[in-house]
Amino acid sequence: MRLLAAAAIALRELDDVLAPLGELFASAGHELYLVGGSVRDAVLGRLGNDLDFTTDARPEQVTRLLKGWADAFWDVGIEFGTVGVRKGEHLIEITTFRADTYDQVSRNPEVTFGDTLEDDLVRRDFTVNAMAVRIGPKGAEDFCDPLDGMSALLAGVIDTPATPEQSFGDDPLRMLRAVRFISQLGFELAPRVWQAITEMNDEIERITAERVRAELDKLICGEHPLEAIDAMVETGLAEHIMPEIPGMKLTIDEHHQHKDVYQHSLTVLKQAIDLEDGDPDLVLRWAALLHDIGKPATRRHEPGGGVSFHHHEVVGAKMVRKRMRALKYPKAVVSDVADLVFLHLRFHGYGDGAWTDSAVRRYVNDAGHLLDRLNKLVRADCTTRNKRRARRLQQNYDNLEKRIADLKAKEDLEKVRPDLDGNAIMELLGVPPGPIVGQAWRYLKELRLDRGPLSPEEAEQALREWWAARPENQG
Ligand SMILES: Nc1ccn([C@@H]2O[C@H](COP(=O)(O)OP(=O)(O)OP(=O)(O)O)[C@@H](O)[C@H]2O)c(=O)n1
Repeated sequence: MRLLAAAAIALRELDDVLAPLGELFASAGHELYLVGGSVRDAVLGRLGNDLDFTTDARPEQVTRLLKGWADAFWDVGIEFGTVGVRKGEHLIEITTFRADTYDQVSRNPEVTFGDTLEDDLVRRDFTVNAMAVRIGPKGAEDFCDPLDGMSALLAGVIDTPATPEQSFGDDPLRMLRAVRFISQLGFELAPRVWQAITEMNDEIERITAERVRAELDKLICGEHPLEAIDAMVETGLAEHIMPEIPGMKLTIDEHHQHKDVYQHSLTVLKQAIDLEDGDPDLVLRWAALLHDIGKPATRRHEPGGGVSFHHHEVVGAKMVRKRMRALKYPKAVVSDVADLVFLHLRFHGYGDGAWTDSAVRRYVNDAGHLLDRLNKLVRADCTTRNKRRARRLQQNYDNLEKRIADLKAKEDLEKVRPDLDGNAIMELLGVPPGPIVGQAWRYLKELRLDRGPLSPEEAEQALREWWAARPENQG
């Protein structure tokens, strides 16, 4: 039981917070248990600052016990039996034993409290999430595992306490949670869990977009998202959440490097993850997975036997917006992912390394704050197995990044603005505010992108020529 020993050590380190908490509850004659994901993560050596507890004390009693002890206190979950506090760096949630289903909880705030720890554990989603550690005045005191979650944890298997049908019937979101744990923990689904998802996957449609999205975020940002996405697709769950992903299976990859666009996209996701600098990058990961979702809808068979996907980046960006909005993603995330999908072919537009200053400026300008991610996405998008071609493409990416760095050293590439502002334009042309000023501004910005920074005299000269050449100003 090396894992259990690891958990014991992890929990010893928390004695400062566990022991006083255990003392508070014990002296009032109540039981207190660390429970759920906190125990699972302690055993796996990945426990963070969030600690979940369960107790026989009713929420009002918990509130009374914690009021003088905690640094901060919130009771937004109190109608569901949960009291939240902060103590030092720890965010602590204490929930009274529950005996109702999770689906009831999400639909109906009428709570049914349980009498024993076991009442509470059997209603949980998976056995690995249904272990508890009794907390007393000495801190962690006893390991409680009536559903043998430890065996499942050692075997790396996601299984349910009762039958999967019962667990998923209680809360269909758990089907997606199961797949999310593949990504976070690298575990496998027990065959009966897999089977139940294939049979019940349409029930996920009962779940609100917000809850689905929260799980998807954890899934895509986990350590094993490819395996999780594949499980989501193979069990049929993806069909009800993001049908565009299995939709990519229908379309052959035109480079014939992969079986289909779906396999190519998984490889791009993997390569994008390898290029991340630190924390998982949600936007980059979604963009990598979804960059080609416009392909099935734009596929055309060409006369010579080839296939084309004209404008798949435009169609794909639109599809991303629609799907991510439906999943209630924040506006900024939707537009960043959609913009990356829209821009992912920009690199190829310039051919083999023929990057003029103007092309570099336009690329940087169009990418805006997404530049770093766009560079990663275009690199990741190279999945050819032809070594010579891959090397040539890598050189092109290196070349582009060097060209950007060189030009940045010479001029401000970050926020390209026209060399004259709106006021200067109005003064020079003698026009009032109106659409003409906007047109002139855009003309000067194009010029700035083409030619780089201009002196005030050059900019004024260019603006005068533009003005004189307008049909209404001639003759
Ligand atoms: N639909 C759900 C949601 C949660 N739980 C239980 O509630 C605990 C806490 O839920 P949550 O915080 O959502 O998940 P964690 O497992 O803690 O994982 P994470 O903190 O990574 O989200 C879970 O461990 C599980 O025991 C459940 O049984 N059914």
